Amino acid sequence: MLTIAMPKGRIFEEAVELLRRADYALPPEFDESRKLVIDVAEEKMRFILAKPMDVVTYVEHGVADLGIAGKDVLMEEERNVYELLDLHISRCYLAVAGLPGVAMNEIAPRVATKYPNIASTYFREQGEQVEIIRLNGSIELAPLIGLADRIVDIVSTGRTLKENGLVELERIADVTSRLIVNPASYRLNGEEIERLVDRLASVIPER
Ligand SMILES: Nc1ncnc2c1ncn2[C@@H]1O[C@H](COP(=O)(O)OP(=O)(O)OP(=O)(O)O)[C@@H](O)[C@H]1O
Ligand SMILES: O=P(O)(O)OC[C@H]1O[C@H](OP(=O)(O)OP(=O)(O)O)[C@H](O)[C@@H]1O
Repeated sequence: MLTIAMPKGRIFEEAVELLRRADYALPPEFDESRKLVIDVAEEKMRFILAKPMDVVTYVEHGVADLGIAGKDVLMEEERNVYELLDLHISRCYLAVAGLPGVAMNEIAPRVATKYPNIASTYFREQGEQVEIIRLNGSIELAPLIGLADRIVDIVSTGRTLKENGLVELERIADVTSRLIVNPASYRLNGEEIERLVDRLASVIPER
């Protein structure tokens, strides 16, 4: 039996669709219930539903064999998990944005983000010393009310930036969701996991 940690939220639907396309018989509970543990006996699989940022934690600790996580989450924290497959779902990218024509404050430049490690590495590599301000959401608000000069955040359609009068300044990295595995579980259940990887790989959307 394999345990898979699924991210609740926007990746979930696409991940469920991908699994179904790979012929995994996922019951209607995946569409409507609030259950956090769903056993699919006929597939010998158990699914646990976690916050996207927590999926890696469940897999790293081995309580889930596999998980689905955004590349952004994997980049932000170095964790002891292997990345097995790019699922090419939930495509977006990480970018630096700010108000048009507004330069970084020269004395105390501040960057607001949900990704403090990615942001500090990026600005360090650019040779810029900035203060990172960690927020949990609505990152685009920060430059509008003077909390920061720049943000580092996810962009997908660009609508949130546009509707808040912000512009994208630099693109940091492309993001899609990945299948991850606990290293010990991979050693132990390699064949079973490879079968799942093959089935998923055959139905991954166009790159
Ligand atoms: N606008 C977007 N379009 C496409 N994919 C996105 C978008 N925003 C985030 N993602 C991807 O989906 C993942 C999960 O995002 P989601 O918004 O569901 O959860 P979260 O922001 O981590 O958590 P929560 O909003 O529940 O606190 C992100 O880690 C990223 O890989
Ligand atoms: O380019 P867009 O298509 O507009 O998408 C980008 C927005 O989506 C995410 O926010 P989310 O909806 O997860 O809300 P949050 O601010 O609470 O994280 C991200 O943080 C951006 O704000």
